[in-house]
Amino acid sequence: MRLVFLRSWILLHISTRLNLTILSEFLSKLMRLPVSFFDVKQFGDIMQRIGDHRRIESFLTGQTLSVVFSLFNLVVFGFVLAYYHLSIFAVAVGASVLYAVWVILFLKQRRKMDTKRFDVSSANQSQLVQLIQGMQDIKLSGAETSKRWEWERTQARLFKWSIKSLSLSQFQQAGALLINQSKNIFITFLAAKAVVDGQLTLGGMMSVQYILGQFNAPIEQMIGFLQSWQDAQISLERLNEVHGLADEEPANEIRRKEWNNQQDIHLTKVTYTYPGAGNEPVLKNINLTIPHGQTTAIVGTSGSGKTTLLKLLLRFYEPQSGSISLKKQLVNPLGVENLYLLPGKASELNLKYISHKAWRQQCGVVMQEGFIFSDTIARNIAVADEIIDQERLYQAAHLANIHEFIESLPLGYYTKIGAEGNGISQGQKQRILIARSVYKNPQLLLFDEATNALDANNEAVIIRNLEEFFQGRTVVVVAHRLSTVKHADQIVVMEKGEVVEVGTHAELVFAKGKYFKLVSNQLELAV
Ligand SMILES: Nc1ncnc2c1ncn2[C@@H]1O[C@H](COP(=O)(O)OP(=O)(O)OP(=O)(O)O)[C@@H](O)[C@H]1O
Repeated sequence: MRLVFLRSWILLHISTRLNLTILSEFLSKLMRLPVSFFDVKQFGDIMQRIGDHRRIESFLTGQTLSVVFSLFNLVVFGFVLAYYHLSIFAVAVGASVLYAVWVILFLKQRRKMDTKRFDVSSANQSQLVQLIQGMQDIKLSGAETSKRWEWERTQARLFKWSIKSLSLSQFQQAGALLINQSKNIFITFLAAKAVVDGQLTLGGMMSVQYILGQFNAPIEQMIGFLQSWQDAQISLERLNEVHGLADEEPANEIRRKEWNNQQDIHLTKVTYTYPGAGNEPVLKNINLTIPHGQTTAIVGTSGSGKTTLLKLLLRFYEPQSGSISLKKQLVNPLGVENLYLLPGKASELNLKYISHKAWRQQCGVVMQEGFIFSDTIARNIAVADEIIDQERLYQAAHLANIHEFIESLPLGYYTKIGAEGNGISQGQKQRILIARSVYKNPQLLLFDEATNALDANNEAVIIRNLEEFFQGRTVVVVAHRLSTVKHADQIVVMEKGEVVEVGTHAELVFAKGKYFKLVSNQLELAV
């Protein structure tokens, strides 16, 4: 009894450690993968892979130890059986080999079934998450019934898979039973014949029957081990599929962690197409200079590639052709435009030689789909800091014009928001995201429609506050509102993945081109 207690403790320790190691490795790998991985992999797929690791754990903790005992038992009983009667021993061994071969024959089919189960289960998991996350829109569209049916159809597929899997295992079991029972009958016959022939005593025959019973148990266990080994192997392969993917920053490539960040960003002939057959390039041959210490606004119709351009600057994706690099502009007393240290290559640093992590540390970002963690407001602003710098926190909140709102809450900065806390409005969310980007104190700021949910008053205050903060930093804003765009040092107009105009507000209005049209139609002309 005491031994069983001890065994449970040891197993708990081993399995917890194993889980931690496998999962922590997996999570660490996920965090090293490029963002594009998460564009294609569904939530359910990743969750299913994580859940699957339990099979590795159960194999290692449950099976390996007992199979050693089984093997020991098998050898001992084998010897005893051989001692009693050699041909009975030979039949027992022969039948056991046949049994094992029979089971091995099914392994390929089992693997196929498991792959199917994985696909259906991960689709099921993704669907369930979507159902819960999209509940508001399901209700708004009156799609409750159709979504439930969709879910039920997946359940039907799961059921179909379960039936197939059960049939397969029962067919295998029936075969195994046939082999086993035939063996038992044949051995009983052999033993009885040996007794009649005087080769074995009646007591000997009883012993043989008993030993045979004992002989079967370890064989069953070994077969169980084989199947569990296959499950673990499949799960390991699934985890390894992810482990085998290339890291965003391969360990064997040394990337720069420091660089001169007083440089302009140059995009030269940048082309980008989202992966997938038949996709059109989203960015086509972009040539653009984003001057250091100045504000560049990007405008353009919906779907023209503005967000993609920001994502390329953030190195979420790498351009398929062309380059993004840092170049230093010379102090230019003669006023010659675009005078760069030439021959350019010497002073040019392609972003691909800079560490992704180090680069992003220098970027303060507000994306359209910015995420609010289920945590306190303070932790949502200072996401990466274990110890929060209070002064910077207040400063960031002031700049984003959200300090007063936070202070009005009973727990102030320590109020929980996100999924498990208080709901916040879109405008408050955007202001928290702005505060987050400011708290980082970055060199490069990238705002994608960062103020579109704010009222004019709030927006005006924030833009005024930010103007000072922007001094000496490189800023890129994607915006639709004229109020945000007008004062930018440079306005870039995009259309269908191409840069069609670049200039200041006055220049572009004067040119009466695409920008002027956009301003007249979309940007609430207020000139
Ligand atoms: N992950 C993705 N996979 C495939 N195509 C994508 C992906 N993200 C965006 N696209 C496509 O790329 C094009 C440009 O999208 P992008 O988000 O860059 O446009 P945008 O100018 O920022 O638009 P908006 O102003 O509406 O935000 C769109 O046609 C879109 O369908």
